[in-house]
Amino acid sequence: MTDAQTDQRVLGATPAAAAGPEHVTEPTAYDAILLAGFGGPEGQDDVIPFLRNVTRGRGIPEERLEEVAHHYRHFGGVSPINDQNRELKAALEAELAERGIDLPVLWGNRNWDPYLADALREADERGFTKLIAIATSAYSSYSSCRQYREDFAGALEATGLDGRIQIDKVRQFFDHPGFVEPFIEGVKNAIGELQQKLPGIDPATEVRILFSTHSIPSTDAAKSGPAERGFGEGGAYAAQHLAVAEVVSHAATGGTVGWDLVYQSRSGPPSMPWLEPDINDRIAELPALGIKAVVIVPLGFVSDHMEVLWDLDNEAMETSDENGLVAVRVPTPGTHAAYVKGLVDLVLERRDAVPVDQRPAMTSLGPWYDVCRPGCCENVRLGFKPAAAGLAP
Ligand SMILES: CC1=C(CCC(=O)O)c2cc3nc(cc4[nH]c(cc5[nH]c(cc1n2)c(C)c5CCC(=O)O)c(CCC(=O)O)c4C)C(CCC(=O)O)=C3C
Ligand SMILES: [Fe+2]
Repeated sequence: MTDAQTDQRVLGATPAAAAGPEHVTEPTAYDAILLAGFGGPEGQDDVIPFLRNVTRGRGIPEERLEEVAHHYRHFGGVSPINDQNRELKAALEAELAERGIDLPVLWGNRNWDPYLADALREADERGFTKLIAIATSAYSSYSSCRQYREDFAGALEATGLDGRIQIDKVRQFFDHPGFVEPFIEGVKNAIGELQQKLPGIDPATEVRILFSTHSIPSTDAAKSGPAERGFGEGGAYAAQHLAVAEVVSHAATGGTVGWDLVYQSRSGPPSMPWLEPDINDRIAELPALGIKAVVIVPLGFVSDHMEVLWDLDNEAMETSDENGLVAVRVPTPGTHAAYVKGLVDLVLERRDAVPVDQRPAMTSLGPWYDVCRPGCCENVRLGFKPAAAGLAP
C-alpha cells in the first residue's frame, strides 16, 4: 500500500471500516462448505416443537402459532424445506465434482434436525477446521443474516468446538446473477403465460408484477445492513429488494410493466409495526387501477417452502381470485442451474479472495460485504448475542 492509500484509508474510513476489511484480500484454504438451512418439521409430531424452536423469546402471539401449525398440518406436518435443502446439497456436490473442486458439503439447520451442531460435530470428526457457510437466505436483516451468524456461534459453543472450528460466510447474494437470473427467466415466462391465458391483454397497462418478500419488524428493517450506512426507514433489507426488483423488471420487461414491492407472512402482535403493504392488501387495490392479471414473484426466498406454498400459492392466489385477477406465481431459484453455479462461484470468490471489481453484482449496492460490519443487522429487542462470521458485536 502506498502512503497516499494508507492516508486515504485512515482519513476516509468510518470506525467500522477501520476495524477490518469489508472484502477479504487473502485467500483461505477452506476444508468444507456448511450449507445452513432454516429447518422444518417432517411429520405431525414435529410441528409444535419446531414452532417453539423458531419463536422462543420472540413474543409471537399464541393465535399466530396455531394458525401456522395449521399450515403445516395441512401438508401432513411436513415442510418441503428439508427435501429442498437435500436436493440443493446434492446439486452443489454435483457442480463441485464437475468442476473438480474438492470441498465436501455439510448440511445443518437453525431450527430442526439435522441441526447446525450436528454438522459441526461431523466437521470435527472429519478433521475440518475451516468452514465456509452458505445460508439459504439472500438479503441483509436480523432474520436473514445475523440470526444465522448467532446460531453458528451458539452451535460452536454447544459443541465445545469454539476456537477449533472457524466459520466464515459468503456475502449476502441478493444481487448475484445466480440468484437473480432465475427470477428474470420466471417473470418472462409468466408474462408469456398470461398472454396465452388472456389473449389481447396489454401487459403495460393491465398486468402488475408483485415482488413479494417476508415482512419483518420495522425496527429490524431500520437496523438491517451495516450500522454506518444509512438506507432510510426500510434499511438495507428494503433497499436491496427494491434494487433487485428494478433489475428483474427491467431485464424481463424492459421496464414496461408496473411493479410493487410487497410483504407477506407477518407474524408479530398487531401492536408492533412490520413492513407493509401486505401482498393481499395490495392485490385488492389493483382492479381499480385497471389491472387484470398479476405476476407474483417470491423475490425474498430461495426455495418453494411453506411461506411460498401457503402464503402465496394458497392465500395470495385466493385473494387474486376474489378480486377477479388472473395470477401466475414465478418459481424460486430452488436448484436452478444458474443458482447452483452461482453459489459455488460465491464460495470460490471468497476462498480465492477475488478482487472486488471482478465480483459479479447486478445492483449498485453490491458486491456485498464478505465480513459483516460491527453492529450489522441488529435486533433492538433482543440485543447483541455472540455471532460468528463477522466483526463484533
Ligand atoms: C426474513 C425472513 C425469512 C427469509 C430469510 C430466510 O429464509 O432465512 C424467513 C424465512 C422462513 N421462515 C420460516 C418459518 C417461520 N418463520 C417464523 C417467524 C418469523 N420469520 C421471520 C422472518 C423471516 N423468515 C420473522 C421476523 C419471524 C418472527 C419471529 C422472529 O422474530 O424470529 C415462524 C414462526 C411462526 C410465524 O410467526 O410465522 C415460522 C414457522 C421458514 C420455513 C418454512 C418452511 O418450513 O417451509 C423460512 C424459510
Ligand atoms: Fe420466518
